[in-house]
Amino acid sequence: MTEVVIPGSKSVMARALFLAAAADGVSTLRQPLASDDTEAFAYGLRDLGYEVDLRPDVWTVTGLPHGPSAGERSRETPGVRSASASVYTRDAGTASRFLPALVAAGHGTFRFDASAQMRRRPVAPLVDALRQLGVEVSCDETEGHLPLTVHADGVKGGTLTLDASLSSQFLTALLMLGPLTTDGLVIRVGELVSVPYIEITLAMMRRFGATVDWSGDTFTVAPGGYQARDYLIEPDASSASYFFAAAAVTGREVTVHGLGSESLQGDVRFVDVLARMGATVRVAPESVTVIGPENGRLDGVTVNMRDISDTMPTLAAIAPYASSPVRIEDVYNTRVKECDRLETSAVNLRRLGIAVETGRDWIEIQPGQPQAAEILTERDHRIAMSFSVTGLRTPGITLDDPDCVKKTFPTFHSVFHSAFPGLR
Ligand SMILES: O=C(O)C1=C[C@@H](OP(=O)(O)O)[C@@H](O)[C@H](O)C1
Ligand SMILES: C=C(OP(=O)(O)O)C(=O)O
Repeated sequence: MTEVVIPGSKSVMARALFLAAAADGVSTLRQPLASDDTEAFAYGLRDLGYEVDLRPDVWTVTGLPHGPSAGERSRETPGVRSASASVYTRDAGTASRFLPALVAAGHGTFRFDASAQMRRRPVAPLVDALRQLGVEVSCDETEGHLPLTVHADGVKGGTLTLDASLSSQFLTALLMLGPLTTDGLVIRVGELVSVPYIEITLAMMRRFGATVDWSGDTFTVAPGGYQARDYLIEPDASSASYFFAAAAVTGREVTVHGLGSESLQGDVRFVDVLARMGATVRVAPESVTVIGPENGRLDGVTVNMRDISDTMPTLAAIAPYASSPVRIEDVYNTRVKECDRLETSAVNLRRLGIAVETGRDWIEIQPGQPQAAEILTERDHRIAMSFSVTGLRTPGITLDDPDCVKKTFPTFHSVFHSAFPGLR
């Protein structure tokens, strides 16, 4: 049995950094994830005037509370310390969506830019929602995309409607803004996507002292700011999926501690798909174990991955080893992530000699023995990590950009090949 130590959750880190920055007091984030996404977030906070101390085992953030909880606040000392700043959020969807909402509660002019990859990704629903709240936001080149500029002068609050069908991150950003407004927020939504990430947001907001309610299509957030706290970052369930998938296709046994039935992350449920395919899965409150079938034969499956779509590439990459087709459905929004993941997964599976069909929001993969080929990662960390699993049973699979894993898991290659020695 192999015990794998998985780094902290990128999603939990991004929320913790936002909440700590907005809180009244000093917060400590233990077992932090140090990756390109989380460093982009932390350095972005520093650019905005927040004090952020990064050490290997703990990140410390000194909050600059906003709104009424900060008591009487002169305009010279708004939530964010700087009255103007330029922030570069690299490839990070969380920093790119969450930080503009944070600064909206402050006072000043704040410009956000990002990598070409992130500039391609949508932010229009967030921009529209901030404008409904009276926040002056301009998209400096292409409407609905970064770079953008926020001319902030605090947010009174009130009721808004949000299109949350393309990404849950817009809703997370607005929810976390809610306690920083004078009157609180009522957010009306239609169709939701990636709902488990909303549940992470609600849980963490409450842990940092906020009052938030979800009833049907309405989220209600009270004013009152946040309280600093000591926070232990749980391991990243999406990062763990590659190790669980590797166990499933190699007949090995893998255990990850710190993840389990008490985890905040929906992507833990990826192991339920592996169980449906024939793996043995044990989920305890604080650990998950996956044991692959000894003969390496997995059953095909049809699965809706709307809630756990970051693990769609993981499943697609091991699908050829199943004895019947694997069909993944209801994952349209994977087309607007780091790359068009449905198309990129299909292109790479075909490069491996595997028959694949795709539709607007689905992909169907036929069984087959992959051939050696170079994977075109499109600089997408999840494509790189997913097809590394494929390579455990097919020597000669290489990556055109192995370093792109740094977005969420800089040590992936060393951890992965230590966990599965002699399989490459
Ligand atoms: O809120 C978050 O931390 C995330 C939400 C998800 O994005 P979508 O809501 O756009 O699916 C997920 O893909 C991403 O890796 C992290
Ligand atoms: C989509 C992802 O990241 P983000 O949206 O946070 O950039 C991801 O990590 O798969």
